[in-house]
Amino acid sequence: MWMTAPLVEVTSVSKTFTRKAAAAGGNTTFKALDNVSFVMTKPERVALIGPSGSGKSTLLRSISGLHTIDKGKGAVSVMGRVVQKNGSLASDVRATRSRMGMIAQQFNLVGRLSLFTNAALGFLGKVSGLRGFLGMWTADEKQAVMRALDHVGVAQFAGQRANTLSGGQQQRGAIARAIVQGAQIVLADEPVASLDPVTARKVMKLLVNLNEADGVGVIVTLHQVDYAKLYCDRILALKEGKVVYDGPASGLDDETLKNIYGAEFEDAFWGEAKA
Ligand SMILES: Nc1ncnc2c1ncn2[C@@H]1O[C@H](COP(=O)(O)OP(=O)(O)OP(=O)(O)O)[C@@H](O)[C@H]1O
Repeated sequence: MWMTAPLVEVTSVSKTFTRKAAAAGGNTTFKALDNVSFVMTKPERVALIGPSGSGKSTLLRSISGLHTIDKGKGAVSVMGRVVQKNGSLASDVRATRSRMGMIAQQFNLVGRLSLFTNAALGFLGKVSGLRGFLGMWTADEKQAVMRALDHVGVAQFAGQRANTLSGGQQQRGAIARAIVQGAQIVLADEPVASLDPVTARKVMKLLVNLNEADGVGVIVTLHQVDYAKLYCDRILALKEGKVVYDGPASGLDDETLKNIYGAEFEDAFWGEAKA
């Protein structure tokens, strides 16, 4: 079951939000995802692109079960385990989530804890809560954490409080935590949006390495189409909550991009994403 099931299966997912009106009453509903389907059968690097507000983060959060999708036929499964269906989270969603590494744009790490402890938090799904809470890691666990920090190039900062690290060092720490966790899927929500281009490229390369060397499936939302094309092999484009492109990065031509981004087309490129 674990070996043959798709890594990620999103079937007919819709997500409606209620928008509160400024004045009393008159709330409106808004469909952020509209019948989205998408399957990742083998570990790939999938870039989620699309204009601001097109539903990228909502899709990522629906995959991890942080958003509950609309009732109906919609369903999300990860590695053969149901995350949610018909508007309800599965009762064992925490266990499934422990196989997913999450990387956000900011606030990835617990600021007052050391980088080492933050990376070691990747063990939390596997060790008793109390042992993790008290930081009672075994020698093997400590070694694994240091290996992961070394792998992403931040071992020298292990003892430093996370909130004193640079943005790039924090993102590397989040990747190390996913490695410690043994994540089979990494969901990264705009992981390079607040980084300078040089650091952004390094972080993207670490995600590529995680996929190529460790067979981890990566789904990453990106504002920069250049990065999506350069570092990902598949692109899923959303527009107004609908999938408007799902295919190889090489197949995404300017005409399709103009249709996706409209007036935002020129802004979707940084022009700085070099290998
Ligand atoms: N909790 C919420 N309540 C109400 N509306 C929401 C909520 N979360 C998201 N939305 C709306 O859903 C739409 C999709 O938002 P989402 O954050 O998924 O877009 P995005 O493509 O990730 O955008 P960006 O590129 O700007 O981050 C937006 O119109 C947003 O305002």
